[in-house]
Amino acid sequence: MSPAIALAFLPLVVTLLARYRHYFRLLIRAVLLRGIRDCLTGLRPEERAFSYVLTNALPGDPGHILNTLDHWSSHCEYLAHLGPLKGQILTRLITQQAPECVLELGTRCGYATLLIAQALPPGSRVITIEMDPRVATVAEKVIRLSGFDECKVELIVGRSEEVIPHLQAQYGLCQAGLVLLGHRPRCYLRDLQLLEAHALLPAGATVLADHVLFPGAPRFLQYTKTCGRYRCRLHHTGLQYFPAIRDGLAQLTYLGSS
Ligand SMILES: C[S@@+](CC[C@H](N)C(=O)[O-])C[C@H]1O[C@@H](n2cnc3c(N)ncnc32)[C@H](O)[C@@H]1O
Repeated sequence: MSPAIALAFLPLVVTLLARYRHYFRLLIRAVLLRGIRDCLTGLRPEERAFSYVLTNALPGDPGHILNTLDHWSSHCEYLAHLGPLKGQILTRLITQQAPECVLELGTRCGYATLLIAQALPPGSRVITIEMDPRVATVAEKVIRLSGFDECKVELIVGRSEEVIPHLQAQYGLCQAGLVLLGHRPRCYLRDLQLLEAHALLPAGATVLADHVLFPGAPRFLQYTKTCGRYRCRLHHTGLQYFPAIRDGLAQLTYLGSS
């Protein structure tokens, strides 16, 4: 390519870089640097985050552990925990509704699990499902380090689609008053329909779904808006730790099966 042609493309490249700079930063932090650190340390990002928590957070203080995870994700290595802004919405809903049981799909380090357990009244519990055994080991340690026992927080290792059909018989979950979908946006619709099919949602239950705009869950949003079984609200929050990237939390109220 001649220098003249390359020069002609320069404004376009500069415009693209300026316009999508937040996405490029995310790509570098969440993919490139993470891959390099994984190779150099032989550890998972969640395991590195846990080492940081162990050295810097106060055991038995979930608030301090959450702040430490926030600090890690915004200043050290990007990890897509729910984050403070979406976390406030979750905490407010739990405090208002005081559900007896909350179901979370996708635990990672247990960030949202801690928020839920912290806000729940005594006697209520959280069941959280994580498919990756190494990640689940980290989550279990974070949850227990925060002071929550197995009665308050039960962590199930398995794939949501395999665990959901056994929640009633095997784990004693009758129904979940609040469900947090945080695992994989392209699995939200399948798992919501599984929850419906196994009668795990009482009328009035709240379903919160993270990342519905980025990376996005269009089929899930379309279904919940058109099936007539949900009242829908979208909280525009920005992506956790990257507020300039458009993202949101969907809040659904289940109206019942008819
Ligand atoms: C974005 S992270 C969850 C973050 C968590 N909700 C929080 O805010 O702290 C997604 C997690 O879901 C897990 N995951 C993905 N698909 C899953 C599935 N089908 N069943 C259970 N866990 C799944 C991944 O291993 C990962 O740890």
